[in-house]
Amino acid sequence: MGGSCRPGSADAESFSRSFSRSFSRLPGSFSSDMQRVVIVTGANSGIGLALCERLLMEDSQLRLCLACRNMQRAEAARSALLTSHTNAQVDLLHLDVGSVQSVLTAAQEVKARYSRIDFLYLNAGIMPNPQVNVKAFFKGLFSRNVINMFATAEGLLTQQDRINSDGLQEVFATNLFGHFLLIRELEPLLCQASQTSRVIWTSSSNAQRSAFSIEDMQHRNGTEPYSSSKYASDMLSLALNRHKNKQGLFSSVICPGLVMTNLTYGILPSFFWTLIIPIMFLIRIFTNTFTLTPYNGAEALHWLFLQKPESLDPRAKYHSLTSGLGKNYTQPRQMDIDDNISEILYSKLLQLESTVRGKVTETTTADKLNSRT
Ligand SMILES: NC(=O)C1=CN([C@@H]2O[C@H](COP(=O)(O)OP(=O)(O)OC[C@H]3O[C@@H](n4cnc5c(N)ncnc54)[C@H](OP(=O)(O)O)[C@@H]3O)[C@@H](O)[C@H]2O)C=CC1
Ligand SMILES: CC(C)CCC[C@@H](C)[C@H]1CC[C@H]2C3=C(CC[C@]12C)[C@@]1(C)CCC(=O)[C@@H](C)[C@@H]1CC3
Repeated sequence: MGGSCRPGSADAESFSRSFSRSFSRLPGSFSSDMQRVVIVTGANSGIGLALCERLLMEDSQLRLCLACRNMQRAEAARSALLTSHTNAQVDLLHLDVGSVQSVLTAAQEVKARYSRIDFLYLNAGIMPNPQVNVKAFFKGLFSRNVINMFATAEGLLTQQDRINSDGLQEVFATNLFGHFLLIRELEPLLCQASQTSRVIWTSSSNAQRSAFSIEDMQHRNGTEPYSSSKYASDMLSLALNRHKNKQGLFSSVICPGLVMTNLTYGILPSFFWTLIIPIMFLIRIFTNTFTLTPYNGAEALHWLFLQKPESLDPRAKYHSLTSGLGKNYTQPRQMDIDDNISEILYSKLLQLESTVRGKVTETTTADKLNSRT
């Protein structure tokens, strides 16, 4: 476990000041006359939307792009952001990360609109049809593992996944592969010699090694696709750093803690949450992982925005934490990752990418032929 990085502490403040000074001296990197471009996937609600709000509070000159699958919700999020940041530049991008064609089209649009990407927040995620193992919950409640159970939900949650229209497992496609394909498509912008770019994954402490199998990276045969996809994103981040740091691309992962959002409200009926909300604030006294609000959950995402990429640990997951008194801070914790498996995952993802690209080309050619006849 690494040291904590509390905002407002002498450490964090002086680091942040010296960072702004030294970073602006890096050749070709951000300087005050350049507008930073930040793209956030799944920006229309929850942690993604709270992050956008926090980023605009930090830098009102940003060019912020909300990449969302539902344009009505995206428009509503944009209006909400503009209410508090009247002059902000907030763009919308249609992106369904769970669809190969949508990712390819959106990436073309990004390349047409922007000449640089400073931050790409890979935040969109799903946990479909979650089931809570009530027996395991009560067993855990009276065990020594109780704090860990509340922090990670280890052994508590299963989901029912399905195959999407691209023939991929939906959770894998949305939480991992769509984002991987997006990075690959945007490499010309993300890997520029003249500047550094950052990709930041919203992972989870529910990412467990035991839920992932390299022989079944899509998790076709298991019941924990969410945990598997998040563990895969941790491994992919490490592999991306190995392969792309020299080209100026840096990847990090965070865990927002337990946050009350559409995703968590989907786990149990809403009356249940209403009943236990006071208990959850009580639990916060014993575990700092109950961040509860999207604003608190976005702490590590916001903290990473302020850090120099070279100072970050590629093997760390950055956790948003909230103390019993409601103080937010970010803490790096070492991830349990095997370098070989992360390398194999990276090459398997490259293989899958070329397969899906082949399918897209076939379909486009067939469509063209059909339209001629
Ligand atoms: N809440 C929590 O306790 C935790 C959350 N996380 C992670 O945080 C991230 C954000 O989730 P959270 O804010 O909690 O939940 P929300 O459901 O509020 O946010 C998820 C966002 O992802 C979007 N999204 C889902 N599928 C797609 C898709 N195919 N294409 C584009 N966008 C999509 C949603 O859009 P739409 O509105 O259209 O559904 C929504 O904007 C997720 O990756 C989640 O796994 C990690 C740990 C804990
Ligand atoms: C009496 C009931 C059966 C009580 C059930 C409590 C659970 C619903 C929660 C206990 C720990 C929670 C948790 C998450 C969801 C809700 C719980 C399982 C997450 C899995 C949500 C998404 C994440 O990515 C994790 C970091 C969360 C970990 C804790």
